[in-house]
Amino acid sequence: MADLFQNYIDGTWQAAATGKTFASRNPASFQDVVGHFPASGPADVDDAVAAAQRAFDGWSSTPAPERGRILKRIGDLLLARKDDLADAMTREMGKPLSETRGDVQEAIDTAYYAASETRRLFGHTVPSELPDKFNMSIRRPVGVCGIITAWNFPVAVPTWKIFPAIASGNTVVFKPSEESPHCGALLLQVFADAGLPAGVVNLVQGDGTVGGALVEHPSVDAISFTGSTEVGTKIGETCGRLNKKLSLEMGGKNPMIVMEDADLDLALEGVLWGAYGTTGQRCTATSRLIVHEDVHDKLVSRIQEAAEDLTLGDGREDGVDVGPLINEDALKKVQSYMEIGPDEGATLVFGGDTPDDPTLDDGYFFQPTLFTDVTPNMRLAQEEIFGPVLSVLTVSSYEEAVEVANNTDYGLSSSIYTENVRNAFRAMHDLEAGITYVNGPTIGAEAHMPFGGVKGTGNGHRDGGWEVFDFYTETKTVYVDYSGQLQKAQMDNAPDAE
Ligand SMILES: NC(=O)c1ccc[n+]([C@@H]2O[C@H](COP(=O)([O-])OP(=O)(O)OC[C@H]3O[C@@H](n4cnc5c(N)ncnc54)[C@H](O)[C@@H]3O)[C@@H](O)[C@H]2O)c1
Ligand SMILES: O=C[C@H](O)CS(=O)(=O)O
Repeated sequence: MADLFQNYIDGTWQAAATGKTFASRNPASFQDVVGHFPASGPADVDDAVAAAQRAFDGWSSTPAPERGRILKRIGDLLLARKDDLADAMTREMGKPLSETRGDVQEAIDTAYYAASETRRLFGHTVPSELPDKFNMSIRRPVGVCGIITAWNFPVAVPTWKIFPAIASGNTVVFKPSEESPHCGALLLQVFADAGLPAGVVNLVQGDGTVGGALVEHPSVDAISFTGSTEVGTKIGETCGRLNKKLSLEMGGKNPMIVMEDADLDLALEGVLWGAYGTTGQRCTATSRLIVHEDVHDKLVSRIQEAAEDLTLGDGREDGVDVGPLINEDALKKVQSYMEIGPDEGATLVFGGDTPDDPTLDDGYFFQPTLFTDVTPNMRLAQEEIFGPVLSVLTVSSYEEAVEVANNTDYGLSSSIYTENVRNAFRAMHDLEAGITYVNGPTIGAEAHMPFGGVKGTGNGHRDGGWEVFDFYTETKTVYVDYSGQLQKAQMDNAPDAE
């Protein structure tokens, strides 16, 4: 019998009030059951929110540097458990160990960064217009924060939210994806072992209905969501109705431009990692290759040669480059585009099917795939496939490349490969995205840099970096009037004109 896991509420592990559980399976071998997890319901969300509320006064009044010392301990424990966490992550969601170790490292870096920021939660002092009056601003925590995340970076992405939230003095209810509950449980075990006080971070496992209950809960003051644009849009409507603070990090359809003067060796490496890394299951994955006509055939040929050498398999085995898709639904979605593409007039150059290796039959594997003759308004070029499928579009100028790149509802990551410094600087301004790489693939950001998207990817907030603290704090303006008399601000206090 696979291990039975529980929710973590008010410092204790406990079963769901429903008494029901769901299984998490290894996508590389779906016979392998990782464990059974609580199928929570609204009552569990109520308990978790109440625990977070009880913990809020004590935690928010804990001196920020002390909160930072606990975050430092969390970072140290994540470092100590890095290999075990990475192995568990690969088993639960499939990406190779080299990537899952990177995922944990992002969490470690985020812990240390958030810890350092607890000594920099600056306000401002401002000269008053009136005599004997002191003006300043201070930063206060928001309150109880609901954190809802996707499965593809099941350690890194939750920490991008939880760590700045608790560094700022908030308390948290965390709902991981039902595709990666074990990673969520292992994270909470680290927090508990690092001495995080009870109720500061609470874990409630379950599906979208549990996420929905968290969003709707009247005592949850802010929601930070990472996931699909479809779900994020629904959450946005609810939070708009409830006037609830909300941060959204959603889908992507990320373009990589390769100009005629690009370093093609560099561009080839960028395409292979950007398009087929994490089996194309990253919000920042390269899904559109916009290549100048002068280098199109040469680059496509080199990609085909290199991609066909990529090794598919269980990410815990040495030498595996590409793991499985997360589940059967994801596999069916990717397979559907193998008909959609040709039906629209695109040409399948390589891939397009599950591997013909019988040792992979138990997993949701799919070959790295590439289509050419893709035009900007095809579904292949517009819709997030979230798999190892690259659509190649041909252009004849920088201007056309930017126009094609921006022709999307999303705006997360982007990149341009060029040796022309003028085009490089123009692209930083012209590409409609939250991130632009020059001579690098469309990937994410470093822990201390703002991460997020524009248009249908985000709603104006950022995870990561210094900006994320603007989401997890509220600015309060404070006046101290020591004049001993009524001074009427907002009146015409200007001295009489000379
Ligand atoms: N922009 C980013 O930083 C980023 C990072 C990772 C993944 N993603 C996106 O996430 C998607 C893949 O992840 P996924 O399949 O887990 O996404 P998803 O939207 O299906 O699920 C994300 C989370 O939302 C929960 N959820 C589902 N329905 C809900 C509802 N009605 N109310 C509240 N919560 C609900 C899920 O249980 C899960 O925890 C892709 O679109 C990818 O681009 C974006
Ligand atoms: O999908 C999540 C993000 O894309 C992670 S990263 O920014 O690509 O590392």
